[in-house]
Amino acid sequence: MNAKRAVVCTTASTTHAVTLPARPEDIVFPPEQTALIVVDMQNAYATPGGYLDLAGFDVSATRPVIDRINIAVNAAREAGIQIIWFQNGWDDNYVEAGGPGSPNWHKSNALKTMRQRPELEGTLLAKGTWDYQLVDQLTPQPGDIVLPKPRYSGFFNTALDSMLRSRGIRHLVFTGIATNVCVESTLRDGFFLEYFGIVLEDATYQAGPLFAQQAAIFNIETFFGWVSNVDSFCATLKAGQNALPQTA
Ligand SMILES: C/C(=C/NC(N)=O)C(=O)O
Repeated sequence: MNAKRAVVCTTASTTHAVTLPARPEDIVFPPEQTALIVVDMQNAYATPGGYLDLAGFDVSATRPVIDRINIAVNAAREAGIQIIWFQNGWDDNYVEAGGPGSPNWHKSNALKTMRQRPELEGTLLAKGTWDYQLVDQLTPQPGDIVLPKPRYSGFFNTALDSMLRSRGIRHLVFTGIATNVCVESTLRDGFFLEYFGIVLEDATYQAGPLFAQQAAIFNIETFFGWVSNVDSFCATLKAGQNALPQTA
């Protein structure tokens, strides 16, 4: 079998690209052309009593994911990588969710749950609510970007693409929930826009059964991007920093 070569895409101005062990092959990225995206780590998706829990999805195993996201965020920040936090949801009248003319109105399990349980109306994924807030354990810092988004893909009806282009970012490292919905949707859209998408699989969690996670990871690894993990990401960034010329 041929040895696998790392995938390399950098521009002439690149100063210190690093090589991340990944599947299906290692991938090279320069930290200054990279963003770490934390997808929708809101109470809705990661806390008992939030939307996914109320809609019948199991969120009992999300705590280790939160902890690993924190580790990845800290390492990325130290390496000068742009951190971007997505927040999924709509205004408190759900105008941005679309009415019956929108497939989102029919498919969103948050909207469906509220239609089935009118006492929840206004509480799920509405801006200003506990459900919409990021979990207490994850706190954006000055310099981070917090990006509200109204649909599963972070590229849809947001300024994400122009924010990335204006910063010369070509590589997107994904963490967050749900692997098979907003993570995969955004990574796929990024693929079509020529971004290199990498998922840190142990810093993600699915909405639905384990096979949903496995299928999303299979799709990403096979068709749309690369798959790695938090330990490899942190070790790679640390090695990259140690390799930098020391200033006096
Ligand atoms: C199911 C779901 C997933 N969202 C996400 N953040 O992946 C939803 O928003 O209804």
